[in-house]
Amino acid sequence: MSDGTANGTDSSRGTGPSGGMDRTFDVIVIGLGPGGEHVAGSLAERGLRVLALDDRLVGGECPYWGCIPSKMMIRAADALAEARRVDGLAGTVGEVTPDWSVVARRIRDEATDDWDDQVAVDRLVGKGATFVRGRGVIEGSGRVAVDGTTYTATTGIVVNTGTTAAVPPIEGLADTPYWTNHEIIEATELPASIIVLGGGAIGCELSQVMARFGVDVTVVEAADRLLALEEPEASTVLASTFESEGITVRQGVGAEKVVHDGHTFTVTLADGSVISAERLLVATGRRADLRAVGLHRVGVAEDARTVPVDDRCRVTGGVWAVGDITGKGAFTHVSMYQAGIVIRDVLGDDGPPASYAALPRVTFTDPEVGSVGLTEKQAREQLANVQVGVTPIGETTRGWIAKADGLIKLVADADRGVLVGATTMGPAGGEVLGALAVAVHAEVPLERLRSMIYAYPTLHRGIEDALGRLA
Ligand SMILES: Cc1cc2nc3c(=O)[nH]c(=O)nc-3n(C[C@H](O)[C@H](O)[C@H](O)COP(=O)(O)OP(=O)(O)OC[C@H]3O[C@@H](n4cnc5c(N)ncnc54)[C@H](O)[C@@H]3O)c2cc1C
Ligand SMILES: NC(=O)c1ccc[n+]([C@@H]2O[C@H](COP(=O)([O-])OP(=O)(O)OC[C@H]3O[C@@H](n4cnc5c(N)ncnc54)[C@H](O)[C@@H]3O)[C@@H](O)[C@H]2O)c1
Repeated sequence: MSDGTANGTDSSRGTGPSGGMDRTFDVIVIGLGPGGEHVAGSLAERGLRVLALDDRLVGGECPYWGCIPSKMMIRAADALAEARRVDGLAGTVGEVTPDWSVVARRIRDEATDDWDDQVAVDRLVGKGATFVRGRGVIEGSGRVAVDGTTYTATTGIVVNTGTTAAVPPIEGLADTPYWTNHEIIEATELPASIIVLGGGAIGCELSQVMARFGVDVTVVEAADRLLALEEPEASTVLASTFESEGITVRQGVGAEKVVHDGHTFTVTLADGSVISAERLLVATGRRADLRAVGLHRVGVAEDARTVPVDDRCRVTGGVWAVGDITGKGAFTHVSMYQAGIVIRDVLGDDGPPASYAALPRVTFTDPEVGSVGLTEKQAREQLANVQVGVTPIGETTRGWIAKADGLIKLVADADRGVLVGATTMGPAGGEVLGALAVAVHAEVPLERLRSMIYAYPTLHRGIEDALGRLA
């Protein structure tokens, strides 16, 4: 990790600017997740005086403890699963021997530079921004304090402070050495067994990785199904895949008590059952500490869980917010999308306002769950006339050949004759999603989609079949 300050003009005392340095900037960016880093670099390249602040690593959670290292783990786990599929399809490969050290090394060497952001700092400073490593706190309109020094922003402040793992108030949990996404991504060795609290995106992706590396995994999900925000059909397929891979799935039951005796975690569930494992991963959602950033001083309610923003990502005059804290979807692509809108707004450039109607998301389990727009339930809550079509991926020729599980589900607004949502679960489900993301985003008429030629034998040909099933 680079220590101290780096900036285009000065870097005295190692952690802050020198007394002679101008403390007035056009824009101050607090928090350099993917969106904040993009805003800071782009505005600096356009000639604005930008102060960029992060108390940890430039780039935020995604490159160091989120998307990128977790997808490296998933790539490795998928390779193991694919090798094991040779039996019954192509002969034998002998015993597949997982080795976590290969993954851990790749995460250190290729993904995170051993959690050192010097390359990112240099890139930002190279674009003309001033970087200070420290915790920014909004003192008032146009004023941000960092370690006792106050900086002034003449145009405005952009907040991209992100989220951390939300640890639920379960009796005993806080006193145990539980893991969050940070510890599991930094792990150089995997445990023999693990309890994963939370069967959302993080819990499901990482449970499958660990199981494929030989860890005995139990997922505990308080809601009645895994990936509770996605279509129920996808949850059903995933639960049965997990069980076939030896993952124990406990759905519809919360944890009530956690004990750690120095070696083993013991968790008592709401139904009275007790489970034990060497490790416990908390993957029960994320939280933002908005008060700590001083957002209440610019009009955000003291108890707000997310920052209300308009369609230009403005919080109030001279303050913008991007990323997880806006509550529009905790995804890197949302952070980057909003950053683009803020950059235009700050520069006074024209462009479309933010719209989340065709928000895509992909959970990188195997089978992969891609989705865009509304689920059937959301559509029925919002629209008068909803049609749904579902095609099991095994009924497509390519899915049958591959012995694949999954489905394509379409959700249409029958009154307007367009798709408003879709789910593509299967091999490369996130890639198949691309076609449907275009359809929802561009509001392609259903008749136009029905008259398209779908290549044979592809998985996306299942879209044509599901269109025929819309009812
Ligand atoms: C395990 C895991 C896997 C994920 N996989 C995916 C995926 O596959 N695809 C996807 O789209 N998303 C994924 N996500 C979500 C994704 O990581 C986030 O949505 C993304 O990082 C965007 O977050 P952000 O822009 O809000 O800021 P963050 O990435 O959270 O960064 C915020 C930064 O601000 C800093 N900061 C906070 N407060 C202050 C302050 N007061 N002063 C200065 N700095 C401060 C923080 O230290 C941090 O560096 C994953 C997340 C996790 C945890
Ligand atoms: N592939 C991706 O894009 C990807 C991958 C990982 C994370 N993410 C992002 O990160 C966010 C956070 O992920 P996450 O999985 O932590 O959150 P999540 O909100 O997706 O899932 C958390 C799950 O934990 C459950 N839960 C809450 N309290 C519980 C308790 N006490 N006991 C048992 N279960 C409990 C919830 O019902 C929920 O299903 C996601 O919403 C997503 O936006 C994205």
